[in-house]
Amino acid sequence: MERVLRLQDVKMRFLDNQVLKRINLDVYRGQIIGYIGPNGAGKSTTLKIILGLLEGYEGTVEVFGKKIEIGNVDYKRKIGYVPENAEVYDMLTASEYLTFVGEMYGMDRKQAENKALALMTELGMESAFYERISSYSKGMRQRVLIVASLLHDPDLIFLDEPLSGLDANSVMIIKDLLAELAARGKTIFYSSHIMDVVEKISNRIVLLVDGEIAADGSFDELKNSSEKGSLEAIFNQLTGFESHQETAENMVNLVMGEEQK
Ligand SMILES: Nc1ncnc2c1ncn2[C@@H]1O[C@H](COP(=O)(O)OP(=O)(O)OP(=O)(O)O)[C@@H](O)[C@H]1O
Repeated sequence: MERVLRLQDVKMRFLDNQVLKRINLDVYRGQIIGYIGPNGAGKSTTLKIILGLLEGYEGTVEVFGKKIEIGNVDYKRKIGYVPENAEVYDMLTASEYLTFVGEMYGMDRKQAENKALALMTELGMESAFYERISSYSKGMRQRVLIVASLLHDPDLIFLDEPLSGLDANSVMIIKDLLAELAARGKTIFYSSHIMDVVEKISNRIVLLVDGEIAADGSFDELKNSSEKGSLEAIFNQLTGFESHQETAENMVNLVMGEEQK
């Protein structure tokens, strides 16, 4: 199996906050990694390090067999990224924005525009293509980001909460799209809090808790080792959180001005 990504002893600290403690991870071609963990566990930080957007970490990161520390940025041409919070250029139309992104990846202008229009049309966005992104709904913006990440035919795709704001029909398309991309040899690194989707689409799940990998395996492997039925329940167990009902009840009591238990 071809290894496309390797993290060795990766650590990251912001002042006195040790966010990543020691991450070791090998990712192989065609895998769909569901990268999950509680809020603040360090998922986005890991992604940003691999993407070369964060400096000051320890350890080594290898993408497509080459260390990224040695200033080699060529690997970025083969990477796609859907960020969690994107600065989309609001004043541009989708056509202008996507053509610009395509050109940044070295595509020809006309080719980028045609491909962007074809992809947007598949997502039902043909009529909005020449309208400004500032007029878009959240789900429409999200579709632009997904198209932007795929335009240059990347081999390794990072998605941070990609289904955010998408309606049920679009969610189904994106789920099938990721499976199809992986079946054709692309590697997907998928970070999300929507456990039932992660459970369905990932063939490998990596759980990050307090900056360390707490579990790594297929859903079936995780299920066998924890005896819980769903990824949501496994997540709650492995992150040491089983008091959701009590917390919810306490909150309702607080809202309604009643005594705590
Ligand atoms: N630029 C930064 N400066 C200082 N601290 C940061 C910075 N970026 C992230 N952190 C801290 O690092 C920790 C991990 O953040 P990160 O965004 O990686 O978590 P996450 O797992 O992606 O969380 P979420 O599920 O909420 O998106 C948090 O405590 C956060 O406050």
